Amino acid sequence: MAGLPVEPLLEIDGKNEEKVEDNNDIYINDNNKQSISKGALPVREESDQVGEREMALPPGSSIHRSGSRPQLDLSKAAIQGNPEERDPTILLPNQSDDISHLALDIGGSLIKLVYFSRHEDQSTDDTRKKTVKERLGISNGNRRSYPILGGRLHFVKFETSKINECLDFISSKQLHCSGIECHHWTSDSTANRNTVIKATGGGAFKFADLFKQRLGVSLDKEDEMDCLVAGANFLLKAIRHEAFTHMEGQKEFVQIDHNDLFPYLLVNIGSGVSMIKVDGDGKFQRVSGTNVGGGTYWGLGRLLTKCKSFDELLELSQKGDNSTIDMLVGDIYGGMDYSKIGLSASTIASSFGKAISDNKELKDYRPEDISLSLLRMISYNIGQISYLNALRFGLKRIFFGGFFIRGHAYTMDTISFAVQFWSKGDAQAMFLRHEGFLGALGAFMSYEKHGLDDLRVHQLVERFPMGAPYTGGKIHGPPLGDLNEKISWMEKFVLKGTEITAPVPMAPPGTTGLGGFEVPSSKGGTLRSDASALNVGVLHLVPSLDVFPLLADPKMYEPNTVDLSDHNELEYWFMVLSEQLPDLVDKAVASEGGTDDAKRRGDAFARAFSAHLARLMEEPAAYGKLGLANLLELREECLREFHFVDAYRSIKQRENEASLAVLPDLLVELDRMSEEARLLTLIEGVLAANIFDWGSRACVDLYHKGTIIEIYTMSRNKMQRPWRVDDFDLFKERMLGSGGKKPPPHKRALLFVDNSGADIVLGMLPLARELLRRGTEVVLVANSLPAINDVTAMELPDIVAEAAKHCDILRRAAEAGGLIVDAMVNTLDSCKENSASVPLMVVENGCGSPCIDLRQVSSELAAAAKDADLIILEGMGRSLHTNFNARFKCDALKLAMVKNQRLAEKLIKGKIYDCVCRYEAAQVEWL
Ligand SMILES: Nc1ncnc2c1ncn2[C@@H]1O[C@H](COP(=O)(O)OP(=O)(O)O)[C@@H](O)[C@H]1O
Ligand SMILES: CC(C)(COP(=O)(O)O)[C@@H](O)C(=O)NCCC(=O)O
Ligand SMILES: [Mn+2]
Repeated sequence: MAGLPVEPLLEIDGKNEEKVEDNNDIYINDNNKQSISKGALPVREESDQVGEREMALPPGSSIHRSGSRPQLDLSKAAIQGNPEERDPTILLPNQSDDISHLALDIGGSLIKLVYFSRHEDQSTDDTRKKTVKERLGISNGNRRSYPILGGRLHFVKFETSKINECLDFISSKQLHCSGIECHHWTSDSTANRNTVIKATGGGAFKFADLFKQRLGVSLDKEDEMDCLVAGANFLLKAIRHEAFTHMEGQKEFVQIDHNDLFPYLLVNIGSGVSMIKVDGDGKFQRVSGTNVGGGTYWGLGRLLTKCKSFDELLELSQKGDNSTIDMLVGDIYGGMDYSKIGLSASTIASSFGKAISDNKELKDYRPEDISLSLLRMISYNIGQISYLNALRFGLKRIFFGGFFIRGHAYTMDTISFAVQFWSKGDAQAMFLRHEGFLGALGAFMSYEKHGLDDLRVHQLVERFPMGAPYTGGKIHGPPLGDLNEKISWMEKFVLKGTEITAPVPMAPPGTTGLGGFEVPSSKGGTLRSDASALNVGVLHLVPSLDVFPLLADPKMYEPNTVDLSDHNELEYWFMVLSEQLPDLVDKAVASEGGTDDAKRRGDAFARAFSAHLARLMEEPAAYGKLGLANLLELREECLREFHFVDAYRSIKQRENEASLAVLPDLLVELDRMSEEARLLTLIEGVLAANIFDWGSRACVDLYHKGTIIEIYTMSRNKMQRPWRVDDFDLFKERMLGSGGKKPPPHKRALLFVDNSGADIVLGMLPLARELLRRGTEVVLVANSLPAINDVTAMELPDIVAEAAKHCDILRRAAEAGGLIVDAMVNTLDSCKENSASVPLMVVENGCGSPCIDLRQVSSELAAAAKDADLIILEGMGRSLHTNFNARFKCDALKLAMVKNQRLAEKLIKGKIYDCVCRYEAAQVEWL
């Protein structure tokens, strides 16, 4: 099998282990807890260890973009009947019985599974949230009644010939158990007698009895074409970066306008090929098809080359030269082009045509050449028939799905070339990341109750968990249930580390001549394994996410300022993040008490994150369009996957305390100033305090040179105007007016706060206080989950309460905003007092990253935005890496210190520690 990493057998401690990976979890058939090998990364002891350990996410963080892997709601699970009996029935009283878990597409070659796992609901109705809801008038009225309150969609596939493995998988994950009764690890299929699973594809008929027999479930058959179309429409409308073009080795994501999606031609290349003209949801017609499809390539290829797997065959093609077997135009025309009709000498005149004139046997041809010739013949033919059908119906867009494509660059290039060549550029071939899952998704959507079809792009977050960069394999239960097993797998797997870097084949650029198409050159000659080439993550459904309502043009909004499809940029940020990794692991391990368990997790985290980075270096578009914000978020998600709840917890605490100690003096100093001087000092203060950023290597180096207060003072003293971007005068004019005219204060300001310590305490809180003093309501918008040393919404009320001890303005506003309820000893009195103050509130932003994608924010923030007329974005992550170019419907102030030399040069043609104060007034006049 020529070194293929398709179904690797991992040999560890002299034992073979087979594993499988779906796009979330990894399963392993080894239950022995083995001794743990020493990790690649040294883990140092840290002095400021945190005593207590907390494995769960903080209570109250209701936006879970990641976390542990809930499947069924097992809370209050109890054994029903006789506990002595083997495989007793387990009652799951909290598992909603109307959640559909699984849908199948059982095709001629592959079985595709889409299954849903529900989030555990950890939201606690804390007082902050209640008050904020009351203040902002948020009711649950706009929440939907369908049962998806959050959960994840997973995508898995099996070879149809190995249906028993698929049944084992379903059984081990209990995906066939809907309803309140669930049989655990049981072969007793009678328990699921009434369960019905949606299924499409021929196998829904062929294997119905087997499913009944093995799992006790009935298959509810859905029409295959209906499902393909429903799946494609859902993906094209709901998933960002789903469709892309692939020409001459270049992949480009296409933004599909939902209102301009139809009509299109859907070409599903499975075993056979279906061509469907799609005019709307449920409106379609199968206009053509061809029996020369994926099954033909694999079937003929197997006979002709003796390959044992599809991937082996595909990999062979990468080393092939089809001119040894195909008859080219040049062969007929004595090496010349037939330029009159636009055919170059290298154009294939007749696939396999050379075999007729040669006195050769099959054994005389190289399997590599045969495979390539077959691949080109079939891909090109499908591309050509698709074009003809598009032409027949005047369709400009052709979407190709089905697992024949398998994310394979050369296949896509060939199809694109055919469409482009024959349509003279008029029609466009596009591919789908979830290529083979259209039918299964469509079957899933046909369940009536889940309401998936109503979900919008902003309510779906795609995540690529630990297993994503790795190779896939066989299935044998039980699943890797806990973190410990995941870590063990990571430790063992990395011993065979080279397999993770198997490069993805790329077609060389510029290979197309006059209808010609040269031999593909592959980067490395191995094919990325089937499972990791899926390029699909787990879809997290978060119905509570919203588009930030103050974006001027949500359709044009692009959060990332740095696009990592530029390879130099990617290389630079890859290097930065790799270099920071050992230090981050130290912090993370220390934050969990520095125990042996924490060290193991730290090590596994480092390996997992490095693997992601390596994967993305090879194929930057593997996880969809890649920007710097995605990379920074991936790091945080990866930490959470290994249960590092808050790596910078103790640092944040220390810096908060130190800053709160000097706050009273700062407030006194500010209060002595004139209004104008104070405003400038406040903005300077925000910029200066933004230096406390544990995500920047340069800053972390600085922290060794002095105390927090010394660094803060130094930073403030260095504030020299004009800043590199300096709109302060404009902002001042809006705040204080000019020529005797006093503008009205803003009604409500949203302050997107950044770091803990000096940044929030000595920078943003004093600025908030000034706005409150002027009669502007202030909403502090902070992260839902920790990221580096960013302050979270959970932490803010305590910080504000501490600050309020030294300041009446903050105290009254915080009381009015319900932030310091404990202080309201005499409710009646404080109510009277409160009426005099505008409120200071805190809302979570829905993120767990140093950056913010305003297309996906918490509903709480979206509600707070309704009455806001000023936005202040603070910090590099929120206002430079993301949102630097964002336009808003209201006034916006972007404040940051640039703590990275390269970014300073690129973005503001400046240097490290330069500052940005960018003010953009709303389009609408305030007068
Ligand atoms: N691991 C694989 N095993 C078999 N065929 C594969 C594999 N990966 C990709 N293929 C290709 O995908 C085709 C099946 O595509 P798919 O969309 O699943 O169709 P079907 O529903 O007919 O099984 C196969 O005929 C083959 O060309
Ligand atoms: C991660 C960050 C965006 C956080 O910056 P912040 O938003 O806190 O100002 C920033 O630290 C960063 O871009 N660091 C890059 C790495 C470096 O320069 O070392
Ligand atoms: Mn930050």
